[in-house]
Amino acid sequence: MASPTTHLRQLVNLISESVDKIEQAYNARSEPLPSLESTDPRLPEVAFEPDVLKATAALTAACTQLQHTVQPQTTQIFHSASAHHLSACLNVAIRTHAAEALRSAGDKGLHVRDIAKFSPIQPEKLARCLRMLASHYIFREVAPDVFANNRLSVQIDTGKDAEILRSQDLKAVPSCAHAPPLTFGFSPCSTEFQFNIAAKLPETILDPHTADSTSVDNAAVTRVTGQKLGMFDWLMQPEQSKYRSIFNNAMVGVEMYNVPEFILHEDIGWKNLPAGSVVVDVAAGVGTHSLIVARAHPHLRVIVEDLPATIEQAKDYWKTNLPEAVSSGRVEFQSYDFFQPNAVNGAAVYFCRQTIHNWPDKEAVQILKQMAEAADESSRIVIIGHVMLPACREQSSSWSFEPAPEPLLANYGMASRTAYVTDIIMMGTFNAVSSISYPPPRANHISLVSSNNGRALSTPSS
Ligand SMILES: C[S@@+](CC[C@H](N)C(=O)[O-])C[C@H]1O[C@@H](n2cnc3c(N)ncnc32)[C@H](O)[C@@H]1O
Repeated sequence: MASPTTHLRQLVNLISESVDKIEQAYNARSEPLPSLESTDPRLPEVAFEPDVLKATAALTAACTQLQHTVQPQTTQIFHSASAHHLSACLNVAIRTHAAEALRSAGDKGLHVRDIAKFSPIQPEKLARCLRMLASHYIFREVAPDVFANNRLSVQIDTGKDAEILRSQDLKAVPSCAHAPPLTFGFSPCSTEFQFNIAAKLPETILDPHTADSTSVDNAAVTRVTGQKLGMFDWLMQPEQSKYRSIFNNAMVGVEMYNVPEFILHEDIGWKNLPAGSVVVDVAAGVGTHSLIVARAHPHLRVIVEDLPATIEQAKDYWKTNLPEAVSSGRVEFQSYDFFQPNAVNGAAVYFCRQTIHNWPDKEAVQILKQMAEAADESSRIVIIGHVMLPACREQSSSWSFEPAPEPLLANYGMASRTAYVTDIIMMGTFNAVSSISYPPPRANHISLVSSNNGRALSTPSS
């Protein structure tokens, strides 16, 4: 085992090598290097080049590992134990429309008095929340009590006017058709609904009545909703249309965790499918991903399948975002319960993204079986989700992931946080497991596509 000094130096070297690689790639594309002060919400294409993604993952993992190694452990554990306060402050920023209020102020920012006027909050309390966020690199405090947007805070800007948001008080429920900037979608869901579910998770998995349960109606979410219903049965109730919109927008928003257009990866083989081939998006949500496929490959037909209430939102989403496909009939919408036989047999592709992880294994296998039964000899089933890798070097799965360089955790630690957070969200919300490591039932061609940290797209070796 390397000495502590060597470890520290190895981490520093990894940081330095990663910065070199990132700098070279950005310079080669004449792109300015990332800056915390930038308020451009988009990332340049170079950020998604495989070498840059890998260097960014190594950099992130090395920086956090170095910090956790050196900073006093009492401080570190206090910070981990109180992480929910950061989420609470982010929720305050969202509900006070702070990012929108600051949009036109530019670098000089606004005094907190002028930010606070879009909600009933007291300026002093808002200043404390924004300062907490600014100390975590979300917003900038450019002078005492004067805040400006930055690289992170623009991600919670809906693009709407703060004055309008104040009068509507509808920020959390933008319609799916007029989807907010992709990046916004997940934050309200995470800082409110998921926040409450997380608070109920420990008591749920320690309660002898629910500890051994794998049933959706025993998940922690039921202690938040007060109804013994699985999350989707609860969401589909007419009186939950507000949360259904929040949820569907969150699904649009999780796109931000992917490499853009990840779904178009050439290994999936969209362009080689014959003209008129049918692609079924099973449990599509509003069909964010099949829409990207339909837009890039006009020779394909798409069938969007989901529960009835979501299908109605999907129609609006497509009418707004790809009207040509709707008017030409290239996209069809079908209400469908994926525990029942699929009405579309022999489609070229059945794809199912971030959905299998919503269900305990028994139900997950039923969903996969229905797809396999609808498929014919030439169909292909594409499942997209996170692959959960152990943090140690010894790997138990058949997935061929290259481990992170020593002395990093093999799974890149904090750089892979999205996958592990998603797993815990699945536990609390669905009593499910965010993993596609179990073998699916027999079907002709099954691809399991990993969306881990955007680093890899691979299929298991078996
Ligand atoms: C986590 S979302 C994923 C949505 C979409 N695939 C995506 O990647 O954005 C899971 C979807 O499963 C749908 N769903 C839940 N139960 C279903 C059922 N029994 N039959 C069909 N769809 C269902 C939900 O309405 C929701 O849209």
